[in-house]
Amino acid sequence: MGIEVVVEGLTKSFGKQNIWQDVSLTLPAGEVSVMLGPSGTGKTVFLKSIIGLLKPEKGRVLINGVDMVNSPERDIMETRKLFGLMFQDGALFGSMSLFDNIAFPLREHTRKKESEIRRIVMERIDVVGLLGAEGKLPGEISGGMRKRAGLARALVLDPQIILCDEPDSGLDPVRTAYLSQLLIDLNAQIDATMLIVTHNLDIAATVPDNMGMLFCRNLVTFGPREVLLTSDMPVVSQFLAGRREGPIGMSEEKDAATLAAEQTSGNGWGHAAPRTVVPQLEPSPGMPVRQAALRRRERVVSMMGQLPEAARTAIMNSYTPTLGGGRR
Ligand SMILES: Nc1ncnc2c1ncn2[C@@H]1O[C@H](COP(=O)(O)OP(=O)(O)OP(=O)(O)O)[C@@H](O)[C@H]1O
Repeated sequence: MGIEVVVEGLTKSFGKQNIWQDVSLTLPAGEVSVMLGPSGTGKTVFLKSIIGLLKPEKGRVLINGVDMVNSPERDIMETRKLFGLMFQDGALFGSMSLFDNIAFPLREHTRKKESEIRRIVMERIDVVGLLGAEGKLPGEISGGMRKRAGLARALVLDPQIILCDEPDSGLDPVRTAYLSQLLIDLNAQIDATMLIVTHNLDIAATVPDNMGMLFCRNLVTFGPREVLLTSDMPVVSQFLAGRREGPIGMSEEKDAATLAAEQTSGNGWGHAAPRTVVPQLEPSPGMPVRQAALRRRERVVSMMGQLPEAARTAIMNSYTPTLGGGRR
């Protein structure tokens, strides 16, 4: 099973530029979480801080008792082996075949024999649906295939925590739908803790167990998906509706005068109609039962009393087959 990631009071700045402050959240073991946020709010910086590549000046990131911010570098390096990373562009080596790209972490970080490496690589290539393409160079395949190759590479070291940075960037809506299903199937198969950074509202609405949003140097919210999906906070409603009206501007924050004008004009933020929470994706037929969904159900039901009413209703509907169509 994946490992819980506990983030406590994390603050990161570059020089005088504060990126975010006092971010606290827990990624529940084995569950899928999504972090949303307008461009430039520091989502990638957050991923890099979790894995210890960037050093926040305050706070802790606890994984199996190791603090990825303050522990000795040797412990951080060791804990990093638990991670699988999928970067925005697939980050593949252009001169290597897909097979060699995917085999790279095994050749670099293990002493496995070539026959064992071949077995693992071909297994992962099969999981992401790339059988037959293993001999191709990254330049000879589509962007969607490159993403899947990046995901296969993230999986070869049997990660217990997977971080995906905008896995959908550059994909068409159909490929994005396939990718969403792949992420859920993968979670059912390997039960790893997953954190996905994305702007894609379809992925956000259908894939995660939990969702959060960064805006204006703060974590606006983090919790069960239904909390964000039913939230009436202006910044959340605006982001989910993809509207211009609201606190998010072209350069992230609007100036006070524009905000005030919007709120008093006919273009005011108003109250959006209550959103319908679409059911979360289920694993494809033939996949194992997603253990994280079972654990998550117990966890969320135990915290119902602390959740807003709209989120409670959405959760109850999703767990009542006749009402919400949920099957778990
Ligand atoms: N190594 C660095 N040194 C200085 N500033 C940095 C560094 N890395 C990121 N930043 C700054 O941190 C801010 C947040 O960047 P980040 O890439 O995390 O945003 P993001 O939310 O992932 O954006 P997008 O959705 O557009 O990918 C940006 O202003 C960026 O310029």
